[in-house]
Amino acid sequence: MEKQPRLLSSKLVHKQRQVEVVLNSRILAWKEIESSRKRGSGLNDTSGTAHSRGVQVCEILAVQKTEEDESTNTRSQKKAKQYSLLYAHSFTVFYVKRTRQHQWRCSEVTFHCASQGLCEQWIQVIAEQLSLLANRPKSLLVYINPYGGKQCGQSIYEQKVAPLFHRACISADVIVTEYANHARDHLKTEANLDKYDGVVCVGGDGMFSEILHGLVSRTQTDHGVDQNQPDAVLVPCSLHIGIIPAGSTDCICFATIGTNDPVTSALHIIVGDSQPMDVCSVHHNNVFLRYSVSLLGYGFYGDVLTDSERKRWLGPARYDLSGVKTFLSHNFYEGTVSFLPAEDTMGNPRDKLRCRSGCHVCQHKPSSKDNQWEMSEEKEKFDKGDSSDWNVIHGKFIAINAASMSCACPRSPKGLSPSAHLADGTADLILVRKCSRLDFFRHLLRHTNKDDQFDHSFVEVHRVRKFRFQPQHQEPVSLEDLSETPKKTGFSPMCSAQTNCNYSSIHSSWNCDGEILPHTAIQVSVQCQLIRLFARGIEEQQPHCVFEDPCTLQALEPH
Ligand SMILES: CCCCCCCCCCCCC/C=C/[C@@H](O)[C@H](COP(=O)(O)O)NC(=O)CCCCCCCCCCCCCCC
Ligand SMILES: Nc1ncnc2c1ncn2[C@@H]1O[C@H](COP(=O)(O)OP(=O)(O)O)[C@@H](O)[C@H]1O
Ligand SMILES: [Ca+2]
Repeated sequence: MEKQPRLLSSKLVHKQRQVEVVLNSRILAWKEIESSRKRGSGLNDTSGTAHSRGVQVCEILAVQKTEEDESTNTRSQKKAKQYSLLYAHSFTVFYVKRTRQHQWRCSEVTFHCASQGLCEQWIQVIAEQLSLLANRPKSLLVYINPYGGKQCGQSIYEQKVAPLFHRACISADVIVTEYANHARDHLKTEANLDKYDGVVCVGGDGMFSEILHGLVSRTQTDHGVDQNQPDAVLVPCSLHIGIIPAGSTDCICFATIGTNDPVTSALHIIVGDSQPMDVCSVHHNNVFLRYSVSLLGYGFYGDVLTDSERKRWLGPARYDLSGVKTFLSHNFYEGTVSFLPAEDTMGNPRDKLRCRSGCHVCQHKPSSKDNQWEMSEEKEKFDKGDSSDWNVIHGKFIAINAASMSCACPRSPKGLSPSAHLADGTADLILVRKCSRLDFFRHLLRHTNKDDQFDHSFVEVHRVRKFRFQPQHQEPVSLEDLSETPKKTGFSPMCSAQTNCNYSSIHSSWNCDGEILPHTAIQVSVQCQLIRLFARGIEEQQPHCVFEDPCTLQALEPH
C-alpha cells in the first residue's frame, strides 16, 4: 500500500493520557505514548499496537472546537479539569462508528492541545481534508411525508437527522408535504435543482416513488426525452437521492443500506455515498404508466396492497392483516407472461452471489454510458427486441413478481429475490403458479427463513431485461371503469373459468412500489443505473477493527 505523507503530527492529550496524533490524507490515527513506568511493568501489548486507534478521513463527519463543560463536581472530574488546564484548548472529531446489524452511529473523540494555535491548526487541517471530499453534499432539498408509516416523519427528521446535518455543515431546505404527489410535482416543475447536491425523502417506499418520478421525469423533460416511448434511452438523474426511513415497508432503504434506521441513513448521506440503481419503466400500449425500483407484483402482492389501502389508519400493520386476508382468499389469475432473458453472464436468481457493497456483478455490468455496450451486437439485438429471444409462458398464477433488487425488508430480511442485483440492468421475474394453500404458505414462509423460496415445483424464476403481461381476459378501459363495475355482473362472455366472476376477481392489480397501476396489461423494461442513492449497498458484516487496519498502523509508523 502506498505510504501517505503526514500532514500533521503532534503530541496531544486524549482521556488524560498523552497520545501521538497523526493525520495523513486517508487516516487520522492516535496512539498512547507509553510511560517509562508502564514499559517497565511490561504492560505494553506484544503486537506493538497497544492503544492505537484510527479513523478513515472519509468517515470523519465533522471537526469542531470543543465546547467547555463547566461542571466539575466529582473528584475525577476535578482531576480532569486540573489536568486539562495544562492542555486548555481542545477539539472534537466526529466520525462514523459501526454498531450491530449495519447500523452506523456518530461517535466522537476529543484531543486537548497545549496551545490555541496548535488546536486551531488541527481543526483547520482536518477541515481542509474534509473539504477535498468532493462527493459530500453541501446543500440538500428535503421532502417529509408527515403521514407515512407511524406518522413520525417530521419528528424523526427534526430530532435525529437535522442535528447531524447541522453538525456536518450541510444546509437543508425542508418541505413538509401537504398532499399526495406534492413532492413529485414540486420536483417536476418548480424546484430549482441547480441549488442542490441531492434530494432527501423522509417517508416510505411510496414517498420515495414520488421523489423518483419527480426527478426522473424532470430529467427527461430537461433533455427532451419522451417517456412514452418504451424504447427511449432515458437520461440518468444527476442528483443523488437519500432515504430517511419513516414508512411502512421501507424496503428500498433496507435493501440498499441493510437496516431501516434514520441515523444510519443520515450518516450515509453526510459521507456522500453513492449507489447506482436500476429502475423499471412500465408502459401500457406505448403510454408511460410508472417507474418501479423494488417490487412490481400482480396477484398476491397487488391484492394485499389494494386491500391494505382501505386500512391505512392501521399503519404498517395493515399489510399483515391484508396479507392474511389475501392469503385466505387464495385467488389465482390467468394470463400470458413474455420475457426477454438476461444473458447467461448476468448470473441467475438462484445463484448465491448476493449483491453487496462494491458488488462485482453490478460494477462489471456495462452501464448505459458504456460505449462498448452501446455498440455491441448484443445491444443491437436487444434493442430490436428480437422476438425469437422472447420466452412466452401462459398459465394461472397466484403471483407474478418482478424484483429489480432483492426487496429485503424487516418482514423478509433476505427479500423476494435474495440474489437480485441493485444495479445490473436486470430484474428477477418470479412466477408462482396455482397451487394449494398449504404449498403457497410454505413458499411464503421461506421468505422468512434460510430455505430457498424458489425450490418448489409451482415456482419458477428468471433473470430478465424486459417482460410483458397480458391478462387472459380483456381488462376494463381504466381503473375508474373498474371501480364502477357492479360487483356481481353474472354475465360476461369471458367468465367461463370462474363462477360468479366479476372484473375484480378475474383481474388483480399491479402493485408498483406500493402504488396500484391503472392497467393490468403492461410492458416493462429495466433501465440500468438510472438513479443514484446516498447509499453503498449492504456491507459484508465484519467486526470493524481499527487496530488491524494497515492504514492506521502505517500512519503511525515513524517517518
Ligand atoms: C408466513 C409469513 C410470510 C411473510 C412473507 C413476507 C414476504 C414479504 C415480502 C415483502 C416485499 C416487499 C416489497 C416492497 C413493497 C413496497 O414497495 C410496498 C410499499 O411500501 P410502503 O408502504 O412503505 O410505501 N409494500 C408493500 O406492498 C407491502 C407488501 C407487504 C406484504 C406483506 C405480506 C404479509 C403476508 C402474510 C401472509 C400470512 C399468511 C398467514 C396464514 C395464516
Ligand atoms: N401530505 C401528504 N398527505 C397525504 N398523502 C401523502 C402526503 N405526502 C405523501 N403522501 C402519500 O402517502 C403515501 C404513502 O407514503 P409513504 O411515505 O410511502 O408511507 P407508507 O410507507 O406508510 O405507505 C404515498 O403514496 C405518498 O404519495
Ligand atoms: Ca437489478
